Amino acid sequence: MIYSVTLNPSIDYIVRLPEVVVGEVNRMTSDDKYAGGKGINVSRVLSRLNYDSTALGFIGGFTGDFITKKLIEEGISTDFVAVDQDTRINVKIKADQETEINGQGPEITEGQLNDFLNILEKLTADDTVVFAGSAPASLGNIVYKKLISTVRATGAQVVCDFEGQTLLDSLEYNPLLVKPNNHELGAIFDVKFKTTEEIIPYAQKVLEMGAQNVIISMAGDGALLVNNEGSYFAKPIKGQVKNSVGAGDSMVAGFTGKFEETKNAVEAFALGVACGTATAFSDDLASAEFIKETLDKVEITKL
Ligand SMILES: Nc1ncnc2c1ncn2[C@@H]1O[C@H](COP(=O)(O)OP(=O)(O)OP(=O)(O)O)[C@@H](O)[C@H]1O
Ligand SMILES: O=P(O)(O)OC[C@@]1(O)O[C@H](CO)[C@@H](O)[C@@H]1O
Repeated sequence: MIYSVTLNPSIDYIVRLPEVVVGEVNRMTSDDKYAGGKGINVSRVLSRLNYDSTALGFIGGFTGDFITKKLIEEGISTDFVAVDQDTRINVKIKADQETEINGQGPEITEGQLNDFLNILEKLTADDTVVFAGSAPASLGNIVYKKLISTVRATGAQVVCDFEGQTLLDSLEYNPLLVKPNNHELGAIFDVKFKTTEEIIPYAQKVLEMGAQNVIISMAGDGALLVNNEGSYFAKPIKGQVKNSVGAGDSMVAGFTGKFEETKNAVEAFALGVACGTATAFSDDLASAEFIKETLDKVEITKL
């Protein structure tokens, strides 16, 4: 079974308007509310691909009820730990530029954290756990070390979609996959990449530091997969970008679902690229039909 962990879920409140004039009253032309948070996005895409998953994490208040209800409507199992304060609302402004304002998240008590650890301790070597997104400010990302080591002690695999120090900290637990984007990888090593070729030695360093597979996502420039068998490049697919929120999470979902099914990293990478691209070209996370259509256009070459 695949489990997604979203320590800090969110209602993603998408607001659309032609431009934002700071200091004035701005009127939206349309808005949408989605159950969000990186792990939850992973579970939502897995469900569209017909892969079962259970969404784990902390949830609270009326905002938390909204998220649970939406996930149930989509047929996704949940086993959230209830917290006292409201789950956050993240504002995604789609105007002439995209601007995101993400909340800090609710307070998590020691007892609630222990309840969560008890859930993780019951996993088995047949499970894969996707950790993605930032922890609520009250816990801090340092909590991931304890959570990941608890999961690894059960024999389950972990997929870690983090950036910066949190990503580096995860490597000692040999994650099945890490997926920094090109900017996040550059920031870790304090370099700015000008070409795709320049990225490969840095992805190999991440591999040497413990990851089993490294995907470097590059938005409109495609993606790279680096593992012990070699380096692979997925050519970017052209289309009209509607939404960059969740493209990376969709990619993680595609890889994780297909890898769990086939244990073939290149096939899993191809589905990941299809999912990421299809979401970038959709208003919400991509539909199953659109992912299938996009998969036919994915071209991967061994470098
Ligand atoms: N504009 C685009 N055109 C074509 N493909 C895209 C585009 N944006 C994303 N993709 C596809 O989706 C993958 C993941 O996107 P991206 O690199 O933006 O991830 P990310 O930075 O983790 O995204 P986010 O955090 O916004 O979800 C890319 O590697 C690419 O395959
Ligand atoms: O604040 P975090 O946890 O880093 O990111 C949360 C978030 O921006 O990531 C998802 C898109 O990847 C959104 O659904 C959500 O609002």
